[in-house]
Amino acid sequence: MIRFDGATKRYPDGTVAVDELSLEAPSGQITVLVGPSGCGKTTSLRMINRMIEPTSGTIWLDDTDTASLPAHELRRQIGYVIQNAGLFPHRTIVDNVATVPLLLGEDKTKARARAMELIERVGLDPAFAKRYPAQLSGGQQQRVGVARALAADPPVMLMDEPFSAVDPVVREQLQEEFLRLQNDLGKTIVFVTHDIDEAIKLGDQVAVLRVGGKLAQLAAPADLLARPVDAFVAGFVGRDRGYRALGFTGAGTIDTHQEPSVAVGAAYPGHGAGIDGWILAVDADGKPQGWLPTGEEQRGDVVTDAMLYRGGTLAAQGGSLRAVLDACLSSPSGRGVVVDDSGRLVGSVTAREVLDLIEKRG
Ligand SMILES: Nc1ncnc2c1ncn2[C@@H]1O[C@H](COP(=O)(O)OP(=O)(O)OP(=O)(O)O)[C@@H](O)[C@H]1O
Repeated sequence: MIRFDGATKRYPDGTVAVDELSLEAPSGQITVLVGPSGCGKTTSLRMINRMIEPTSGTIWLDDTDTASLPAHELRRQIGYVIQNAGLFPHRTIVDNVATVPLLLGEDKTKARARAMELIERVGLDPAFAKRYPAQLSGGQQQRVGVARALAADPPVMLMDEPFSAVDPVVREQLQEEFLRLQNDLGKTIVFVTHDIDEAIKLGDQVAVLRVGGKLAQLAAPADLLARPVDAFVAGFVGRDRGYRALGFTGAGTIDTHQEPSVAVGAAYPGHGAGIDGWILAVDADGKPQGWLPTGEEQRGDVVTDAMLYRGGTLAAQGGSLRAVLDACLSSPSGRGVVVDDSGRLVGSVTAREVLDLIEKRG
């Protein structure tokens, strides 16, 4: 557990970056610090491992006042991941990952073997081990950064905008894998981001800071969306917070309609097949592939991939109401497709039905 107890940082020029911050980051959970540029997120994070010394107040690591430990001893228990990974350019990937164990005098063969394990664990091809950082993409470098921070197996991880420098698709993959990894590892994580969506997706709890380094609100993501404490937090979490909040509401066993389907590769089903000019196309396993328009002129004898509209999202049965509503809104037929755990068609629902359900749940 990490606890800020009235921690303040005043820089020599008089700037108060963090002002009397008190909050607890519980063991085994992800605490996200979020807020506008300059609100003191990075300063708060770096006070934990004493890369920045607080001007006053105390930061506790379990029962220990961090100021009472030699800095190197403190940092041994704390992994640190930053934007752009901060890798050593002249060391191979495997040696980058093994940096801390090697520094601590661990046997080279052993340190490298463990580094290889971690490289795979963060989803990298082991063949990358011999490359240099510049020979990897930005997203791959971020994974190496995470692997390196995990190498000393620290109970605590500090992460400063670790996924900000990559494109949105890679970013989402990194977030998903990070959550999966944390599910196994259960580290105590303090994570800094300026992106409220990332905060809500990753945080067990989210601390919103305002400029001047004051804590505006500390809450679980769903509470933050439902009950922002003031106009600043409400504005920061965004106008579409009602829609975002649906992400935390399980759809439960939503009643679906049977949806007519046709297999890709099968004979074209004929003009007007399906419902309202659209029929769902599935693969040989019954997994939805896209929508076939049947209201227009027939473009071939058999159904091909090229004929399909693939813009619709799929909602997993038992997933969130947000995912179900999104499936409806993104579907050209207006019918949202629900699939089971293995991605097979269960049936469809309409946006109207989802809205009724939302209303009923209040
Ligand atoms: N060495 C310094 N001397 C003076 N002021 C500083 C120093 N470092 C940071 N600050 C100021 O402290 C405040 C908080 O900075 P910090 O980097 O912690 O913010 P942040 O929330 O991480 O911002 P960003 O999201 O833009 O990275 C800012 O106003 C910044 O200008």
